[in-house]
Amino acid sequence: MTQAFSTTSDNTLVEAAPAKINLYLHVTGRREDGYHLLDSLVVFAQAGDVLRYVPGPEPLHLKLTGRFGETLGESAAGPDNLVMKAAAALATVGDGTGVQGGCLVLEKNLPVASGIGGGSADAAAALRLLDRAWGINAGQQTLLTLAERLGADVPVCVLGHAIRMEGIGEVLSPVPALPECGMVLVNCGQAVSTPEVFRRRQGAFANRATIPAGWPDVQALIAFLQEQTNSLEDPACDVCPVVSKVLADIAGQDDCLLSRMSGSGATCFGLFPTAESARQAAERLADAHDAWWVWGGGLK
Ligand SMILES: C[C@](O)(CO)[C@H](O)COP(=O)(O)OP(=O)(O)OC[C@H]1O[C@@H](n2ccc(N)nc2=O)[C@H](O)[C@@H]1O
Ligand SMILES: Nc1ncnc2c1ncn2[C@@H]1O[C@H](COP(=O)(O)OP(=O)(O)OP(=O)(O)O)[C@@H](O)[C@H]1O
Repeated sequence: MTQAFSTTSDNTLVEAAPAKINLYLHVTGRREDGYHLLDSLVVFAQAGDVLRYVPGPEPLHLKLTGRFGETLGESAAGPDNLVMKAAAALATVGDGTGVQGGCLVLEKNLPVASGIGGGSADAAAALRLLDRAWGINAGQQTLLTLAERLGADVPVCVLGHAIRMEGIGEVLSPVPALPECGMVLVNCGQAVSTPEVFRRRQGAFANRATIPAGWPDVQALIAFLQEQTNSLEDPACDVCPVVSKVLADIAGQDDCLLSRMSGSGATCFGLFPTAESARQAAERLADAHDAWWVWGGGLK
């Protein structure tokens, strides 16, 4: 696994929880239990939450900081937080001898319920961090099995690199290396419920994409993506009509190559030729829209 994992001078363990972006998302079918079958090219941005851990004798507890720590609410630092659920799941692996208490601090930089997998990224970061800190060394397959039980997006976040996601999120396969490009992320501030967006989806199911052997440059990637879609964009626009404006505003930026919604929304992304051109577009969008969360930079 290639995640950032470091220790600060005061022994705090640190793990990045990068935002997940669905470059395309095809809903290809529906299982009998109501879950939807997907085909998606998933990438990770340099934007993300940060999880820190200071081991200690007190029972394991969670504190929330960052711009969206309050949005999630103080009560959300309890056992229902996906970080605490991940910790509880991991503590059941092995003989439990290394499991410790202490304080987890989640710096919540990503908007909540926004289609970029913030909670899933946090859960995955907790699995990776505590697996190391507690000396469990569960191995990738066990972490992926735990991840599946925590949420459809958690397995992909455990791996944390560009990948194709199928099934309901548990079938992961490699993709060609992505060309260099930049990304803008924009969220209008309205939380969007994933189950509600899936419920509102109508019409025929989409096809499984044909992924080529490679994307030699960003133009090739864009040409491929223009043939694909996000099947959840229309239902998300029904729930949150401002998504259409966000998409148009991103598309209207100089150098924007493609704008699309991620996941079940409402966050939308733009692809740009470079991280620098994406940062410049993000600055312009942020200047024009005080209330929006805007980020620009590179992919992981
Ligand atoms: C839309 C995506 O963001 C694409 O990456 C994910 O599939 C959603 O992943 P997630 O938020 O981790 O989803 P979960 O927390 O597992 O599921 C929330 C709800 O979304 C719906 N859901 C989710 C995933 C899926 N493949 N089919 C679904 O129908 C179900 O109603 C489920 O009860
Ligand atoms: N650590 C967490 N961060 C964010 N949300 C969390 C967390 N733990 C639990 N939740 C709950 O999970 C719900 C979904 O949040 P999340 O930010 O992961 O959604 P999302 O970005 O739409 O995810 P996805 O793209 O996987 O659908 C929230 O409404 C929140 O109540």
